[in-house]
Amino acid sequence: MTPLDPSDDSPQDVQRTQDLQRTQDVQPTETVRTAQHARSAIAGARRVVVKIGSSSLTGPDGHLDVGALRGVVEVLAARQAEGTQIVLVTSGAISAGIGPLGLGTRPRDLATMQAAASVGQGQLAGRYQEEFAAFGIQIGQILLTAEDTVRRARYRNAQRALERLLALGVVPVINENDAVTTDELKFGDNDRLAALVSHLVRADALLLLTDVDGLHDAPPSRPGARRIPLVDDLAEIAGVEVTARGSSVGTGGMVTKLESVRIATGAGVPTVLTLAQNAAAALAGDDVGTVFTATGRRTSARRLWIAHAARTEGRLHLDDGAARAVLGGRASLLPAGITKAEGQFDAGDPVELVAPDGTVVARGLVAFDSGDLPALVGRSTYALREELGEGYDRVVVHRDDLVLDRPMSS
Ligand SMILES: Nc1ncnc2c1ncn2[C@@H]1O[C@H](COP(=O)(O)OP(=O)(O)O)[C@@H](O)[C@H]1O
Ligand SMILES: N[C@@H](CCC(=O)OP(=O)(O)O)C(=O)O
Repeated sequence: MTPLDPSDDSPQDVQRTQDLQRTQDVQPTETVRTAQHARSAIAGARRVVVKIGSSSLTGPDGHLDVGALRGVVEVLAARQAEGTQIVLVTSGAISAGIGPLGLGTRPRDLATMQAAASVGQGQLAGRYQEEFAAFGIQIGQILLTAEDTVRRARYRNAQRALERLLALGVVPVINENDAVTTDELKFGDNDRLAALVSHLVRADALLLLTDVDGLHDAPPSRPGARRIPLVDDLAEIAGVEVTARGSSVGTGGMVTKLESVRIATGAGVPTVLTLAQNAAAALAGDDVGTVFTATGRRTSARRLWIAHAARTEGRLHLDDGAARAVLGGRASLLPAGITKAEGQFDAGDPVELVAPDGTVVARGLVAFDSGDLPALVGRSTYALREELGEGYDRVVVHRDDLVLDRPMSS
């Protein structure tokens, strides 16, 4: 992340500082200073993930709003010209397919959603290609499924492709591969996908663009609802009413955005949430939307992936000693500490680790297929090596593949 030394302020930064100082009569000084710090981090970011929602890209007629899309592309192209790498996570495939297919409203059944996404994704990518080309910028489309984030080899693969695209000056344009993903394998919302991508590419900042200027202290349709300019700690907003109901075309409303914010800020990525029309101002560090400061430290992409992206395939029940060893930190899980394995999984799949009292204490990538485990559980490493030979005496979940469970919501 760019170091924040006030002596490095550019004339624009000085102007922004003055603008912020003008607001000091309505915000406590300490708050202004922290907000300034977080917003300067975004202004100075060298790599930014920008997520734009369906509500900002499609009109009520179910066709792409070309003017809105162009507006965002102009801002991103300008920022790229200043030397910042941009990764775009875009929604809108399903909603952009509604008009061309004459569906009238957003489909609810999976097959029609897949069909709409297939048609709409082509429209989206084509339009982005054209608009970015006007600035001499190539785009590279990447359609991800949740599987790409579960399997180590697959997320490394995605990571490699993204790095190469960025090194080549291309703007990666990412969406979920809605045309082929089934309900069980869906991320379901691009807010969460964007947070995971921001960590995957080690972004300096995440910008979430939507149809409302940030988090409000009540749903914005309510008279008197006011924008919250800064959130330092998500616990501060535990009492704020947010709804999962979004616009007529969006998915997940403010709930999924806050989940995205939790993942990103918890992984060290400051996040701004604002109106799509405020994209330039937000990237410049101006006082628009809500800025969420980074709370956590950057962790390895792999561990974040296990914690937040992995859909677990099974459960390993631990005895007391194993649960304590796992919770204590640096221990791998051995066959001897397991009392029972549940579910169908292959080696490399994510599983939950369950303490004797039934609480999930960790998640990890299991090293054996579910079919092999019953013969191993409760047995000592020595006995397994003697009886079954080399290969069966290894750990069931290696400590590097294990993440202690943290609550996903406050
Ligand atoms: N406390 C809140 N502050 C701001 N917006 C909220 C709040 N609670 C619910 N919302 C709703 O969240 C919506 C944005 O979510 P969504 O429609 O899914 O957008 P997108 O398509 O950009 O992902 C806003 O239109 C707003 O009505
Ligand atoms: N992947 C889906 C969008 C899912 C989604 O999260 O939508 P949104 O709430 O508008 O960001 C699509 O392209 O239609």
